[in-house]
Amino acid sequence: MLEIDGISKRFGSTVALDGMTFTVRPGELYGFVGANGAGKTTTMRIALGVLAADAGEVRLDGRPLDAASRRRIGYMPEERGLYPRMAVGTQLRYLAELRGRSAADAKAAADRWTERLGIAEHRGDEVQRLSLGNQQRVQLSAALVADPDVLVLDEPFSGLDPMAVDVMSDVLRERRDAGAPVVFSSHQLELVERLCDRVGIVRAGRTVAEGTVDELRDASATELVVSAPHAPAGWADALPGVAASRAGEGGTVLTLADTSEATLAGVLDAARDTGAVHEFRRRRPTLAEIYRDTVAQPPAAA
Ligand SMILES: Nc1ncnc2c1ncn2[C@@H]1O[C@H](COP(=O)(O)OP(=O)(O)OP(=O)(O)O)[C@@H](O)[C@H]1O
Repeated sequence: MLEIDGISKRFGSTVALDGMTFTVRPGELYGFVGANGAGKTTTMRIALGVLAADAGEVRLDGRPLDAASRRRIGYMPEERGLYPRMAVGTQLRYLAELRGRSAADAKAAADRWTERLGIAEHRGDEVQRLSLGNQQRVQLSAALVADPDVLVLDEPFSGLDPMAVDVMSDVLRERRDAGAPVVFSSHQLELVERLCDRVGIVRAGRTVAEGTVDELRDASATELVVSAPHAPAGWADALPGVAASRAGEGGTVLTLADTSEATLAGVLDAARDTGAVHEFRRRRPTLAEIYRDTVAQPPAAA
């Protein structure tokens, strides 16, 4: 289990992290999302000891991170970090040996991961000669080559083609299924929604919403879709608990001020009064919609 507990970090007058807190459990894929500059990379750098925190603590399996436990983490930095002129295979073997693997194990792991990630044919090529997406596959191989217990990946999907996205997704799921805590940042919210067990939305250096995608969707479901074909325009505008209404999704989409039984029953009764009701359902927002609502709110409200 990887715990980020109350991390704060300033760069001069810039507050990059302001009590960042979240936990990635064993066997969990955790999506870390937030606007540019929200503090994702800084959090990951602190988790890896590349940067020191001003306050707070990072723990792995309940113990504060130290040099030994950091070696258990596979890290994919945003700025990437490969030696451009070194051949792919040589580089991966070197990185695995740096992490204490024997030469034979390092070679076997480098061969296995380059095969798995579809870059076996590039083992002899200098990294700088590879396309950006293939360099990224090498970078993921570098994070995996020492068989880490935890994965921390900064925007691993950016710039990948659809096939590479699938391979990357499969590898992350496999590591999760093998029991590793896996956390990655991404701006691709549909991918995060599809892939992640839990999601943390960060804003101005702190977590402002967290949960499974279903939990976040349920908590944010304040819209109703009502299809009542005989209802006149504006039929729901003045109903108690209805903040706004618009035509859409084959009927009327109502934004509710509250989702109490009384409000729902009042809307259903009003719809029935107009004639047949073909559809009456809560509209669950996408992660992208939840994200926009969350990051658009003032910090206190979020
Ligand atoms: N080395 C640094 N020196 C000064 N300011 C920094 C430094 N690193 C980060 N910052 C600032 O800290 C804040 C958080 O940046 P960070 O890179 O962690 O955000 P991010 O969420 O990863 O953004 P992005 O989605 O753009 O990658 C920003 O205001 C950034 O300008």
